[in-house]
Amino acid sequence: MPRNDTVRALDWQGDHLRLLDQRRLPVETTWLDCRTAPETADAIRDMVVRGAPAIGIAAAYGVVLAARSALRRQPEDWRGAMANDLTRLRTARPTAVNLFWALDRMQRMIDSDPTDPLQVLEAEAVAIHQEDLAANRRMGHLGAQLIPAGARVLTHCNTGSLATGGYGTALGVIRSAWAGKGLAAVYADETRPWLQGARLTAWELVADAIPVKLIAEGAAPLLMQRGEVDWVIVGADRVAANGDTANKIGTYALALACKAHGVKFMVVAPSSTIDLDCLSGEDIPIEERPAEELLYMNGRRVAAEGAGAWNPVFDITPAELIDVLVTERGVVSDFVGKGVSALFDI
Ligand SMILES: CSC[C@@H](O)[C@@H](O)C(=O)COP(=O)(O)O
Repeated sequence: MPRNDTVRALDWQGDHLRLLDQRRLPVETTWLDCRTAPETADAIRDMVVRGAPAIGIAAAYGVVLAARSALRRQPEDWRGAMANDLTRLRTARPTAVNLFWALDRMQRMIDSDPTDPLQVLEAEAVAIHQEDLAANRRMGHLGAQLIPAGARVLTHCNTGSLATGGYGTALGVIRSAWAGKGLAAVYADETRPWLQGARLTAWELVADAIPVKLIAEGAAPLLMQRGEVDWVIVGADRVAANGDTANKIGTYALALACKAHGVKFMVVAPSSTIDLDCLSGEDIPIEERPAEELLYMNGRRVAAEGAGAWNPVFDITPAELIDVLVTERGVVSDFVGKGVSALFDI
C-alpha cells in the first residue's frame, strides 16, 4: 500500500479530472473520471471528493472542463457559454469557502481576456492545486512546533491527503508531529454520518504506519475527563474574520469538552479557508444534507420507520474556544478583539 501522505484524491489528466471515489473507501479503491463541469459539480455534491481544499481544487479543474466545452460549442462567446456550468459548480456545496475562493480566482483569469484561455485556466487550476500542497507542508511544520513530544492528540473528520491537495491540514500537523518529536497516541472520531474518521482518517494513518485508535462519536469527553488527550487538532471549512470556525458537525462539542477539561484546541486551515466577508460565524451558511444520510446506512434503513431526521453537517466553533489557528501565513492565538486580521496585515 502506498504511503497515504502521497495519495492523490484528485489527478488532472490533461483532458479530464480523475477523482478517488471517497464514498467507497476503505473497502474499494476506485476512480471516477469527470469529463465535464456538471460531472465535476455532481462529484462534489455527492461526496466523491470532499474536504474544503479538495472541493476548491476540483472546482478549479471543473472550470477548465467548462471552458473546453464552451470553446468547442461557442468560440465567439465562450465566456457566455460557460455561465450555466459555473453556476452548477458554485452551487455544489455551500459551506466550504474554498469552493468560492477557487471559482473567484478562476473567474479573474476568465475576465483577463486571455489569448489562449485553456492554457491560462489549466495553469491556474494546477497552481491552486500545488499551492495547497505547499501550504499544507508549511502548516504541518508550524503546527507541529506547538505540540510537545509524546502528546496525545485527537482529530475529527478527515483532513488529510484525501481532503486537500496533499498531506493535509490537521492531519498534516499530526503527520509532522509524529515524524518529528513523536506522539504517544492519535485518536480519530468516527465522524457520523459519513464516517470520514473511521473510513478515511484511519485509512490514511494506517497506511503511514501511524498507530490510530478510533473512538465512537460521543467518547471524546470521557477520554478528556480521564486526562488522556492533550490536544484536539481539527481542520476548517470556513473561518470568519473574528476567528469563529465552521467545521464538521461535532467540532463545537469537542471544543466545549476541551474547555471543560483544560485540553488545547487547534484549528489548521490554509488562508483560502478564511472568509473576511463573514464577520462572525453567524454569517457562515451551514449545509443541511438529506435526512436519508442519517436514516439509512449502506442503503438499509436503520432508524425506526416513521422517524424524521435533521442533518446539519457542519457547526460553528466560537473563536473564544479556539487556542490557536495555524495557517500557512502564520499562527494566530488570542482572537479577542483582533480576529484573524493579523494574518492579512489589515
Ligand atoms: C482539510 S479538510 C477541513 C474540513 O473540510 C473537514 O474537516 C470537513 O469538515 C470535511 O467535511 P466533508 O463534509 O467531508 O467535506
